Amino acid sequence: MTIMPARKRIALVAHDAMKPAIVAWAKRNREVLSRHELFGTGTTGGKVAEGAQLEVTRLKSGPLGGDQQLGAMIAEGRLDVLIFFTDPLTSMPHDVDVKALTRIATLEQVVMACNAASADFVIASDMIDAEYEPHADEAAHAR
Ligand SMILES: O=C(CO)COP(=O)(O)O
Repeated sequence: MTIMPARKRIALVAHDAMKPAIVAWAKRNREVLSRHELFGTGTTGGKVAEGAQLEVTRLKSGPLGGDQQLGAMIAEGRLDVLIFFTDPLTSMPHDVDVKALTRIATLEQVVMACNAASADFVIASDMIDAEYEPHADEAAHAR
C-alpha cells in the first residue's frame, strides 16, 4: 500500500449513458481537477478533455482494454482515485473487466466513487489536496 501524494492521480471513466453526466461533473469541478494528474478510458477521456478543457491522458477504450489498463495501474500503485460513473441499468459485454477494475480498486484502497453524489464528496474533501496514508490495520484483509 502506497501513500497517496498530494497531487492525486485520478482516473475518470463513464459508461455511455453516463458520459454527459461525467462531463458535466468535470466542468463543475474543473478547478480542483486541474490541480491533479488525470487519466481516462479512451472515449470518456476525450469527452472530458474537450468538454471541460482539462488535460487527460487517454488509455484504450474501456471495452478494448482500458479498464484493464487502469486495473494494472492500481496493482502497480500508480492510481489514487477512481471516478467511475457506472451504468446500473445496462448489461455490458465487458462486465468482467468492470468487475475486475472495481475489485482491484477496493482491494488496493483506491478512493472510488461510482456516482456523481459520491464523486462530489470525494472532490470536496480536504484530503484531495493532502498526502494520505491508509491506516494499515483498517485496510488489512483478514484471512
Ligand atoms: O466502458 C468503459 C468503462 O467500463 C468506458 O470506456 P470508454 O470511456 O472508452 O467508453
